[in-house]
Amino acid sequence: MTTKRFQGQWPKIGIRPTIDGRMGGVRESLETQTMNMAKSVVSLLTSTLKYPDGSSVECVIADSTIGRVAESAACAEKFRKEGVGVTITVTPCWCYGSETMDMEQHTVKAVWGFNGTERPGAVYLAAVLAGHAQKGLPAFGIYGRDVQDAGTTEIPADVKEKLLRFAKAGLAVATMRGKSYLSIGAVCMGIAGSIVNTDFFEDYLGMRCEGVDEVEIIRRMTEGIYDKDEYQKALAWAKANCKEGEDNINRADLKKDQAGRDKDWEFIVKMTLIVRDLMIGNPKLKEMGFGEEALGHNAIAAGFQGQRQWTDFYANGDFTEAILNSSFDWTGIRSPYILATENDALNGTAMLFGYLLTNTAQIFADVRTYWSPEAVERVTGKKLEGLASAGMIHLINSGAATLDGSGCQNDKDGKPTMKPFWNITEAEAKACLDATTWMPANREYFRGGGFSSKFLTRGGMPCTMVRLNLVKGLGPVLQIAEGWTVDLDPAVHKILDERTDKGWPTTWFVPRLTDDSNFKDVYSVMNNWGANHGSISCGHIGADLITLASMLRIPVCMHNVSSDDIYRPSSWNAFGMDKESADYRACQTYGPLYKK
Ligand SMILES: C[C@H](O)[C@@H](O)[C@@H](O)C(=O)CO
Ligand SMILES: [Mn+2]
Repeated sequence: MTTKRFQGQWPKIGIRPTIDGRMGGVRESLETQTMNMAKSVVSLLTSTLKYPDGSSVECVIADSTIGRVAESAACAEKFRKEGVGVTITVTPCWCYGSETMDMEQHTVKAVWGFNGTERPGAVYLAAVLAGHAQKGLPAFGIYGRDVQDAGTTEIPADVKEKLLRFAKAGLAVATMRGKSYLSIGAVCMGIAGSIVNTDFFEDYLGMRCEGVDEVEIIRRMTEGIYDKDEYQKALAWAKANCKEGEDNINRADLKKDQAGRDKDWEFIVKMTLIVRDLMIGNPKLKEMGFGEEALGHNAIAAGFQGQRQWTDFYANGDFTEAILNSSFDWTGIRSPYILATENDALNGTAMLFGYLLTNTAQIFADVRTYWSPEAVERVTGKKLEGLASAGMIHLINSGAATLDGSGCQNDKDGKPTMKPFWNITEAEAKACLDATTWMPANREYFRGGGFSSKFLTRGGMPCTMVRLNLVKGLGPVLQIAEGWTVDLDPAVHKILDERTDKGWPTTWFVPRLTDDSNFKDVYSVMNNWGANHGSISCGHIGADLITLASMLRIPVCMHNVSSDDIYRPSSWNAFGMDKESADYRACQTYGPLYKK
């Protein structure tokens, strides 16, 4: 796919080297050191961070150091023209706070004050952060732990960590702004997450909500509004790469025959092309005379209602959702699309957060069952072992789980992982496909048929389960559980899997337990989860999510991240000594980032 996914360019990071404005000695003596700090930050960010398409992030440095207000204004003007969404102010010295600070309303802001004793960079940091607090423009402070020497251009590890955490989350904020969430269909079986709340998307994320009726898919199929050549290619690819499982799901009178199943494959492949075109458009459609359809909806995330009207009558959306959420298809290895099952827009948002922070595919799942060790022993006669010995959570859903979630990509030690598409090998993509069987849909649930992916996630993958909930009177809250996927004794897995929807993909998840009441045992994590779904991202990204949530003014109601790794704007410290309740007060005080 060569189609550009979204309108506009990727947001840039603007670096603001601020300086003591006194010309005639002081300023001149600091010019080189100050500019060098800016250059070091650019080199760290551009060599480490990538946009979702795999290109290196772009930074812009102000045309000059910023000592007086006219230079601040010139920098702001340049950054607006360049599409800067995130700013990092750097300085080794004293500067004039309110003159040099970034006063733009919507940039995400950080200030790095060099920890040296020759000049008072840290004093400026404190002064300008006080200015940010006083003016209601939250900024992240960066102050290295150890004193450095004036001439050094090296960035210490603790400063690097903060710069990267800030920049990654800031870019996520700036990337989603101006994009759309596309609902295909509406509310699914009364699931509150699929009652799409436009105020939330507009006020908190700066996004627009678009909606199309599912009948649009049928119209495009009927009127031939899809790329016919690509369809043939996609169908041949599906036949060659998506192995069909034996129908041990349906009772005899509900099993489809081979002709019926073949028709379902044609339908779901066509539907996949069309859903993608609805999200991002397709220039091929313009060549075919369908200019409007070629435009798409500028959707960085979408959801498909499916149940019930569609799935009662047509093949379900599981193939479409699973393939679009994966990092590969008939076009080769490519970045995943974010497509929530059951149009659960709140879980779609959690997926979008995880995706923008990691550039990797996200597993969408029902948070279905907590299995205590006692219950497992009762039904299997076996004791749980290893990481699972205190019980585990069964993540399972027909539908959107990315095939990357099979865990068949490897990190450098051969352990299961999910990688950005540019690091995935052909062999790994094939391994994910080979690990997946496409089971005929359960026609008591899905009368129209279709196919659901079935795989078992390899154990030992560090991951983070995340969920966004809306609470009336409070607003959005985020919950985060870091943990690992686990392997069970195959005999135990088989018994537990067969008790449930055995035609769906399974991930066995064990959260990391802590002293907090939400994480005192595995049961509590399940019991305190705020909705039926969770989004699972590879890696322990809880700290990044906490930083992102604070930028968006979304409080975090539950997490198991070490307090040393919590990084929020410095003014959050003014809201009380308990970090989590301070987060609530700060988010409430500032309100959503894009409030009107
Ligand atoms: C088939 C069923 O309706 C499932 O799809 C249902 O349990 C859910 O996934 C609810 O989130
Ligand atoms: Mn579900």
